[in-house]
Amino acid sequence: MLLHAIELHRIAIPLVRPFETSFGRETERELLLIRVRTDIGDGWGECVAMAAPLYSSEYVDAAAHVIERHLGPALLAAGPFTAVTVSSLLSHVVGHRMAKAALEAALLDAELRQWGVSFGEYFGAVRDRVECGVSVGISPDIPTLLDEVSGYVAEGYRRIKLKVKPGWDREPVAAVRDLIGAELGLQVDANTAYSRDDLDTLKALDEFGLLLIEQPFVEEDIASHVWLASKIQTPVCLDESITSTDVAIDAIERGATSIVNIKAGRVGGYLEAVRVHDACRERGIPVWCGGMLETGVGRAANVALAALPGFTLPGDTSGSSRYYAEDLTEPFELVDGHLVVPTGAGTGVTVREELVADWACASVVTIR
Ligand SMILES: CSCC[C@@H](NC(=O)CCC(=O)O)C(=O)O
Ligand SMILES: [Mg+2]
Repeated sequence: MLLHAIELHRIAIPLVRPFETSFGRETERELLLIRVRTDIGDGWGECVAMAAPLYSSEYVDAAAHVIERHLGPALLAAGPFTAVTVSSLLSHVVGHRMAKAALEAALLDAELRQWGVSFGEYFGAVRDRVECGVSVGISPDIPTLLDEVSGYVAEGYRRIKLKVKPGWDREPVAAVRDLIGAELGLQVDANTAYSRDDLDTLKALDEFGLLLIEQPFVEEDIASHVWLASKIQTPVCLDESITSTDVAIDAIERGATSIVNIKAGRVGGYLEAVRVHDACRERGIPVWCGGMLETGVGRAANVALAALPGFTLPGDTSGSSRYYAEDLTEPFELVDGHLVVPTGAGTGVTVREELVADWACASVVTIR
């Protein structure tokens, strides 16, 4: 395909309720949406970077800047190319995986729409709907937490994930396990908030039959995750640490992780995410699809990814209403604890351009 232009759309969407993690509290999702204009049609991609560099070093302003100054010009100068060559065309730029992922997703969307092929078909989906979990933020108090969790259980979510941090861990986990019973899946996500000094706290969570503990230590500290995995019963799952297929293989082979949270934006794109899936599957490591509070654009692609065979655990692929009163696309709605995999060409969803304009928080930047 020939790339004619890249449009950077900055939008801000209020969250239906604040979302608090060990690294901060969000009340709105500011995000970068990309539209590519090519000779074979348009495509949309969602950059999952947060407004501030708190989950990872990437953030919205930096993603927009690196696309405008480095990644976009490289693609615009590349002449005819295909979506599978995007990562190599951009490999001279170090890092900025979420920005690269958004560009690749938009170009893949344009290409697959022209071919009449859905993301799910292209990735190798083996199911037509995916089991859904839900991520629950740190609450002001236990009653508020239990009220929120009760709502999700009533909606039919198949797994509850609780954000934890030192001082907010054992008590909320015990209360939620007591509320939901022993059968429903329960896991925690620390977003790197603990250290080896917290071993007793982390070991105490073993009594609650958790599916996993996600990213207890800092991203770079693979050795401490290896150490923890030998000290506790709960399986260790990595998120922030897994930035590529090679890193995933290294972490698995060193015994740092026995379950992997796959996020296309974190690893540089959906094509790399499929490679991470394949590498985990070859090593008998179950994976699940993580979330970054995506709108329907990114959510559609995540649901397609989660339909691959190795995604055997419910992911953070919640319905649109988990975060937003209104979605940028047709809403994703939970049916019997599942989301249906879009079957339309490309992402299979349609961006409501009037909302992109209404929710704009900066003027559109077009790179030619
Ligand atoms: C603002 S926190 C984003 C990263 C976080 N994501 C979630 O907890 C799931 C968010 C979602 O449901 O999209 C994670 O570390 O897994
Ligand atoms: Mg996580």
